Amino acid sequence: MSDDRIEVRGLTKTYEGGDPARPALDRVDLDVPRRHFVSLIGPSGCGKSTLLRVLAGLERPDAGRVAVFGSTPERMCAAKAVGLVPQTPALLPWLNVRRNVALPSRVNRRAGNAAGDPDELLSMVGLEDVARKYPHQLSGGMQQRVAIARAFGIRPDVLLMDEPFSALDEFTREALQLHLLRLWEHMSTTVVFVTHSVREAVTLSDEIVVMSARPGRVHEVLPVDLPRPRGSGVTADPRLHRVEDRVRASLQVAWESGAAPDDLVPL
Ligand SMILES: Nc1ncnc2c1ncn2[C@@H]1O[C@H](COP(=O)(O)OP(=O)(O)OP(=O)(O)O)[C@@H](O)[C@H]1O
Repeated sequence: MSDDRIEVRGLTKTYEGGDPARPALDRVDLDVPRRHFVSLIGPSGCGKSTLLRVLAGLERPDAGRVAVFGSTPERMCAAKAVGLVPQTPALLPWLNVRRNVALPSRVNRRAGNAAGDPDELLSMVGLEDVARKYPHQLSGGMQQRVAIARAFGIRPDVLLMDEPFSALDEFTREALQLHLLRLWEHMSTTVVFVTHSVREAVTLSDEIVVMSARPGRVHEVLPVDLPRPRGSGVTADPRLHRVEDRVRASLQVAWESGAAPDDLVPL
């Protein structure tokens, strides 16, 4: 077990009542080096969220081994070393923005680890002006920025993000990607990010894990050789388009390999 990476070996998981011949995850191997930004992409039902939940210690695998920097997911979670950002921001409606960001840092304070300054975190996501407002006074995109600032507040070693921008319009989504990149570059957290957007995966990641479904497997891991730091200009970089093309081609093969006969519509 290495303390400089997340290591997944032979991970198999079938949910109760699920078909054992088609596990949600089937012998998945994965390496995420410390401080890398890795995205999981693949057809619906290929097990992306299940993999995140296993890494978060919320689901137990049937077989295989998972080590997060040399420890178990459960121990990492108990040590407040893992943060999880869901699709919809779960902010407390009775607390203002600043208190929402500050709360987990106080409640989940990690031994020997200074919590992030809520004002600094808010300014990194461009929300210093709304610190005293309440969640219902913010747009969906602003609420998700608060949730991301809050997640970085406990300074987790690993941040697991499950389609955090999927409910947002494209413009807001791109702005949030840049805010996320800024926070990640500043905090050097290891991020595992689930998305359905090829552009988003390429913009953010060091590596993209393409998964296939029925059963859920790692189809291919593609490196993203774009320089960092990445700003708004990254979308004009021709290298980005080349990586996008590679990811799309890989997804096509992954989709075809996992498609049920009913999914294949004759042209
Ligand atoms: N709690 C559960 N109980 C039973 N089956 C489940 C449960 N959660 C997920 N599954 C099944 O496990 C498989 C993988 O689901 P999972 O949500 O991990 O996929 P996903 O890749 O995240 O999908 P999506 O892209 O649609 O969010 C699917 O077949 C799903 O129906």
